[in-house]
Amino acid sequence: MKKVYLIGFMGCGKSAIGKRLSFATKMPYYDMDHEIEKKMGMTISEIFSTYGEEAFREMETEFLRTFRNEYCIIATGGGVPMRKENREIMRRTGLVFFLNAPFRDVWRRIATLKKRPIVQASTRAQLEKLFYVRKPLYMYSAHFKVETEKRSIHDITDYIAFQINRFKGGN
Ligand SMILES: Nc1ncnc2c1ncn2[C@@H]1O[C@H](COP(=O)(O)OP(=O)(O)O)[C@@H](O)[C@H]1O
Ligand SMILES: O=C(O)C1=C[C@@H](OP(=O)(O)O)[C@@H](O)[C@H](O)C1
Ligand SMILES: [Mg+2]
Repeated sequence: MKKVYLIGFMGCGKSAIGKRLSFATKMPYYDMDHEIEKKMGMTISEIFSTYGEEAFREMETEFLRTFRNEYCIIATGGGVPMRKENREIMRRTGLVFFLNAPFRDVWRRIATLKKRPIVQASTRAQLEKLFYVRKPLYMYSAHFKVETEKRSIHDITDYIAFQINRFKGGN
């Protein structure tokens, strides 16, 4: 086990939990969106509007293919598990945790923020549909499904840290 990947729909808490998990486990933390923004010198929204979604998806796969080989925590973007190659890379190179949250929770968290181009371009109904299209692929990609409903970020972080330490100990 080298890497820990957090996957799940926009707003399920990947970035917030990844950051805290890094303190709890003393593993370095990377946010894929942030790494891609840094490399491109543009925000995710600018990348979408300049190059289109498909080019952004290619950048995500390129990140997974080439990112350095070290023990670390990676908060993925919500669309990453949609590609077979991405799923294979994550499962081969790390432990994959799916943060499961009900649609109403993620909607409440993402509806008003402007930084997610897919949210900006979609209605609530369209996002809900996307949520249910993606869910089986999150399930399929994950080694662990983590229930987040009615749980604090602190609680969820503790649970994942516990699972990581179990694996570290055993490998
Ligand atoms: N379990 C939770 N309880 C309360 N707030 C949460 C929880 N998970 C995430 N949040 C909040 O929801 C917002 C979106 O979380 P974020 O980590 O950016 O999601 P993601 O990276 O999965 O899109 C953040 O403000 C975060 O603090
Ligand atoms: O679900 C998606 O397709 C996306 C999720 C975003 O990341 P978060 O899941 O961290 O919001 C970001 O990668 C981009 O806006 C596209
Ligand atoms: Mg995020």
